[in-house]
Parts: sequence; C-alpha cells; structure tokens
Amino acid sequence: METSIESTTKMQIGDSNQQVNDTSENNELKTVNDDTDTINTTTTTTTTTTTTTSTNNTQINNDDLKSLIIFNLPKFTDNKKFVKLLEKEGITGFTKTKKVVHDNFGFVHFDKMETKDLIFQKLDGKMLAKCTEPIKVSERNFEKKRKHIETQTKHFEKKYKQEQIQQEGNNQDADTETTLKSIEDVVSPWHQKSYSDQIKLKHEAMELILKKSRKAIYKDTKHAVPKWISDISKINDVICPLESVVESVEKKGYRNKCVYTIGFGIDDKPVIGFALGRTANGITIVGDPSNTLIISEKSKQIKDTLQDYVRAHARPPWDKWLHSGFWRQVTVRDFTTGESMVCVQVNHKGLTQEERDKEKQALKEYFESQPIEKQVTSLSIQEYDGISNAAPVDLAVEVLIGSDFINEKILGLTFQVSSNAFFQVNSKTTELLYSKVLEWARVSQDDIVLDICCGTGTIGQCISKQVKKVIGLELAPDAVKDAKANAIVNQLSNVEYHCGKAEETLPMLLQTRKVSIKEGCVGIVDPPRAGLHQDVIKSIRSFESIKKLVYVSCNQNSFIQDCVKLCKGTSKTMPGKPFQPIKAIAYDLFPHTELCELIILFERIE
Ligand SMILES: C[S@@+](CC[C@H](N)C(=O)[O-])C[C@H]1O[C@@H](n2cnc3c(N)ncnc32)[C@H](O)[C@@H]1O
Repeated sequence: METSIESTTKMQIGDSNQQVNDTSENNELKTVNDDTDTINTTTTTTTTTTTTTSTNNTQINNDDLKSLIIFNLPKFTDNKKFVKLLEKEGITGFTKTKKVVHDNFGFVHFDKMETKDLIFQKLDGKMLAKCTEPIKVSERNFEKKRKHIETQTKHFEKKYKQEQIQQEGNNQDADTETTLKSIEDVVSPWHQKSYSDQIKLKHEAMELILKKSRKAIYKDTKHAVPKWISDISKINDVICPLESVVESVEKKGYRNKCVYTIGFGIDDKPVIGFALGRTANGITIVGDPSNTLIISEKSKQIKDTLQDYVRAHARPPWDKWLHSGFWRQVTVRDFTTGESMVCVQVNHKGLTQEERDKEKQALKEYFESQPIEKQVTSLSIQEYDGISNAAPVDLAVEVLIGSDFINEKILGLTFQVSSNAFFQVNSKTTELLYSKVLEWARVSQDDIVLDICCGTGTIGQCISKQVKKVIGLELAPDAVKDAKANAIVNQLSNVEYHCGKAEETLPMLLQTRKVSIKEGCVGIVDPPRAGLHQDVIKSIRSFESIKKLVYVSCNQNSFIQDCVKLCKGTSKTMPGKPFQPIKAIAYDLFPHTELCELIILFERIE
C-alpha cells in the first residue's frame, strides 16, 4: 500500500494508500479560539472588554484585539508551564495564553498596549535554559485577517453542516479534533513509541485482525461453518498462524514519496509541509516537517528549494477557504537510484495563457539553475482549479525537466514510475515483502500468474522468470503504460497487461478463456484501501484453476470483508469452492505510524 503523508493524513506523505493525503486542512484563529487547552488567566486585573467608549486611552476594543506569538519556547512546555514562565518574568495583564505542546511557539492575548510592551521588553531576545535560540516575540494582528476570517467562518459553517449530515451514522471514527496537532503527530503519530513497542503493537493489531476474520466468517456462515473453522479450538483464535512482523530496513527517512501541501504557516509565511488538522474542523495551518523522522533528507531539501522560490514569488499559496491563490501542493518522489521527481500543482484560474507559460518557464529555469546536488531528474507541473487538492488521477501533467517518470530498482529489475502511478513508499522493505510473496506463491514453470491490481507491474515481473506467463490487471492508464515499458526494459516477453477495473477485465478475461481452465494458476492480489470488488472475488472463486491466492493487504479492515467472501461456503453469489487461509505475515513498511502491510496465503479447499 502506498500512503501519502497527504493530510488522509493520507500523509500523502500520501495514495489511495498512503500519501500523507491532504484531507487535513486549517483555520488558525478558529484553532486558537477553540482550543480547550487555552487558559483564561486570572493573574491579570484587566479583563477583556467589548466597550469602545472607555475613557482609558490604553484600553483597546475587541476590534483591535491583539495577540503576540512567542517563538523558541521549550518544545515540551505545556500551557500551565507557559503561564508560570510569563509570571516568573514579571509579565502580567495578559488575558489568555496558548502553548502548542511538541512545538516551539505559543500565543499570548492581551487587551492593553502596556502588556504588549511588557512582553517585548521582558521576553524578546531572552535565552531560556535548555533552548538553543533566544526567544522571538512577534506581532500577530488579527485585524489584518478579519475579513478573511469572516468569509472563512461563513464557508466553514455551511461546509460543517453538510459534513455533519454526511458523516452522521456512517463515520463514527471521523477526526473531529479542532486543536492544532504537532507536525510530528501528523507525519509520524507513533514517534514517541520505541521501535520495539511499535512492532509489538503491530503484531497484536494483526493478530486481532485474524481473530476478527475468524469471527466474521463464523457469523456469516452460521449454518454451514467451514470445517477448518470449527476445527480451530478456541472461539477467539486466529484464522491461521501469524509469523513475526518483519521490521523495516530503514527506520528513518524511508519514505520515497510525499505529497506536501503548500499553504501558510503559523507566522503567515508560505510553508511547504503538512496541514496541522482538518479543513473540515476549521484548520488550515501548514506545519514545516523539516525535523520529522520519516521523510528523506533529499525530499526535505527539494521542498526547501521550492519553498524558497514560493516565498520570493508574487503569487500566494492556495487558500483552502477562499479558493484562491496559485501554489497548491507538490509531490516529491526520490528513489534509491538517486533519481528524483517533483510535480507541482498550481491553480491557473484567472491567468492568461501567456502568464501561465511564463510561470512554467520561470519554475523550470529556477530548478535548472540549482547546484548539481539540488538538481532533480524530473520536474512537471499540473494545472488544477478544483476545490480540493485531490485532482483526478488522469489529470494531465506537463513535463518541464526530464521525462514524466523516474526509475527505481527492485530485486534487480528496473521500474519506471510515472507521477500518477502507485509505487510502494518504502523501497528497501518492499523488496522483502515481494520476496515473501514470491516464496509463498510457490509457482512452477507451467503456471500462469494473475497479478490483480498490478500497478507498474512490480510483483508480476519479479516472478515472471519462474512461470509460463504473467497477466497484469490495473486501473490506472499511466501505471499500465509504465508496466508495459518496464517489461521491455527488463526484457520480459511473457507478461501482458489489461487496463481497466479488475471487476470488469478479470471476468472478461476468464470468460473468453484467454486463460485455459486446465492451466495451473496462481492469483496475487494487492488491492487499494477499499479492498477487492465483489465481482473480482466472485471471478477468482469461480475460476477453479486458481488453487493459490496471495493477498497483500494495506488496509486490514477491508481485508476482513474480503476474507469472509473468499472463505464462505459455495452459493449463487459466491460460486466455486471456497479458500482457506494458511498463514500470514506482516511487513512494517511504515515505521512510526500505525500502518503495515499484511500478506495472507490462501489455498483452495478441495
Ligand atoms: C496497493 S496498489 C498495488 C500496486 C502494485 N501491486 C505494487 O505493489 O506496486 C493498488 C493498485 O490497484 C489499482 N486499482 C485500484 N482500483 C482498481 C480496480 N478496480 N481494478 C484494478 N486496479 C485497481 C491502483 O491503481 C493501484 O495501482
């Protein structure tokens, strides 16, 4: 599975699978106001006032409400300690404070100008113990953003109502968090756990999935429970033996793909990073991931190079509330071959063709002018004026430097990967995962392999020399184009690819008997997060020369449903003999997150 640290939180660092995807977005004022951690301090004799008729010249009305941002605070200081720190420095008169834990900044609200002066005087430039940089106090004038916020609020209320209706009842796990997350929590939510604890937790989680699968099959087949299920002694047992979780080869900087959001940081400067919450929850602030664990140094360097350009550029980043702005997101891929790809998404609405061409030329020249260590293999641009950053997968990409793909090496073969095509995000551990798939498939030279959801053809091509033929089925046209090109580069003549939905191409293929019913056949399925379409499972079941099926799951909740369909007794909806799970093993392709890949070997019950 590919995950994008997109903010599905899809960290399109996030694809269907994982880009750390960008469904997370932000409204900074809303975040501050909503924050339950905010303290209304009683250390002050001044109270927030709404009057504008005060005789006190220094008192300001709500329209002039001010706050300051204090940078370079100790990371783990919470709001209470922050208040103590202010008091210790002799600062009084503030009305509200907020310290973002795990980050180095906090806010102080006040309603008298003396307080502001006092904060500057006492804190600005002060060096605190355990800090490497002196405190920096910065003005934060909400007035500047008032209009913007009013529009946002209206939009938010409308959108929030719609989302409430949609989510009610069918999405109880929805993230409704309205406070800012730290960038580490967005990018690598398990960063505070030791790696051995993470592996232990993942093993327990996979064990639970295998237990739940057993229960689900039992429940679904009440009157005709498969014998192998009733043979499992304990009701709460797993459906098949689970081997130990295989650790990631690299624990840090392992991600070869990140989908960064281009937006505004806490200090209102353009930032390339990840949203610190969900837009639906009123959060659009983007955090800088430079100090996070799982992004490669190369990827960080590329996003910094682009960030310098965006900051110096006249056009602003895309505003997720106002639906205007130019820079939207950037996908960065960097492979173990040293090749790197940058695909920048911009909003071209309202620009003339001449302006658009000028922007492209300038971006190209900027990247070409970089020193050799900052050069990229491929630079492309995607123009998109939709509301969400998630553009259609087949949206055109215009190449500015190099070609529209870069190459990665897996198990000695070369794979070109287009910007729109899926590729596992952790290349080195993927080699271990694929090796296990090949081992468990136990193919022979007479076998035909059906590589269902084959992406750029990786698994099928790695096994092709050991079998008679590989047939790959894949939805994304760019991935199929890559798979065909990869077969040529890897000098493989026994592979063929079919583009389309597997639920349509697989039944057609089997009906037209392109695969003879007598041939030995091994199925390999590596579906997206939603799992397999019912018709794919139906075809696999009815095509009885598939004796073995290796299932690679990136979303184990959808796996449970597929497992039931593969294993339940024969019926009209699920024809053919059922399968039985034989063994399972998980691979940690995503250290410091809760995700992992699970392989399950199924065999046909004869
Ligand atoms: C988890 S990826 C696996 C790709 C490949 N096996 C690999 O390891 O690189 C899932 C793939 O399924 C494809 N896909 C999604 N829905 C599909 C469908 N209905 N029919 C065929 N392929 C589909 C996606 O485009 C993606 O390439």
